[in-house]
Amino acid sequence: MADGSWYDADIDRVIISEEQIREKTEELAKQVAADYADAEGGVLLVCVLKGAVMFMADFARALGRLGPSSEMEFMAVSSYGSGTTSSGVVRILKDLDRDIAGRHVVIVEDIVDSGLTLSWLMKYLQSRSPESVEVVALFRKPDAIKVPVPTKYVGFDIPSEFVVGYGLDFAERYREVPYVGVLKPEVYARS
Ligand SMILES: O=P(O)(O)OC[C@H]1O[C@H](OP(=O)(O)OP(=O)(O)O)[C@H](O)[C@@H]1O
Ligand code: HPA
Ligand SMILES: [Mg+2]
Repeated sequence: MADGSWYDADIDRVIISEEQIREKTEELAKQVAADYADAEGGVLLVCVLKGAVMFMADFARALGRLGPSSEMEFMAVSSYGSGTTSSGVVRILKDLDRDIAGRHVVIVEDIVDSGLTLSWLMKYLQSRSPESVEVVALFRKPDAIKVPVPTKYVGFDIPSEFVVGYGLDFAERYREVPYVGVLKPEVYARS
């Protein structure tokens, strides 16, 4: 998928294309719209920064066209640092700005890998007395799960390889790549 961009030379292969992401986002929005059609107060989307930034922007617009109404909250958590494996310690870098008590919360996440981030986050949000909490995750690595997480809405199951693009980074780079792909081994060797 070379398009003359700076990252062409670093990408080994594409795993999920832009078109596949677009179609899947619409599908997920349809499912959530149907399930929450009668939700009182609409849904409160909680975006897990930074990785979910692209998915949140596209998913929220797709959901908005189908209804119900939504509001957005942003949390920033990090457990990967600059490496390719989870440290196992989830750090809150930015907390919720307001009360979620009584709300229908949908966590918007880019990827479920070990499951550590989401299992921690679900407990954290559930302790704040929402009406309900579910998760929509665009990607999941079924073979990498260490902690089972009830992820109601999942886009793609992908192999247990480190991937970048569509919000996913390696050492903060490659988030702007519009598809999801695998880096060439030499990229890791030089960092
Ligand atoms: O299931 P897990 O093994 O916990 O991995 C998933 C989490 O890891 C990544 O975040 P990261 O800690 O890299 O922060 P970032 O979103 O700012 O890149 C990703 O965006 C998910 O939030
Ligand atoms: O495969 C991945 N890529 C980037 N960030 C991640 N965070 C968890 N898994 C991944
Ligand atoms: Mg990351």
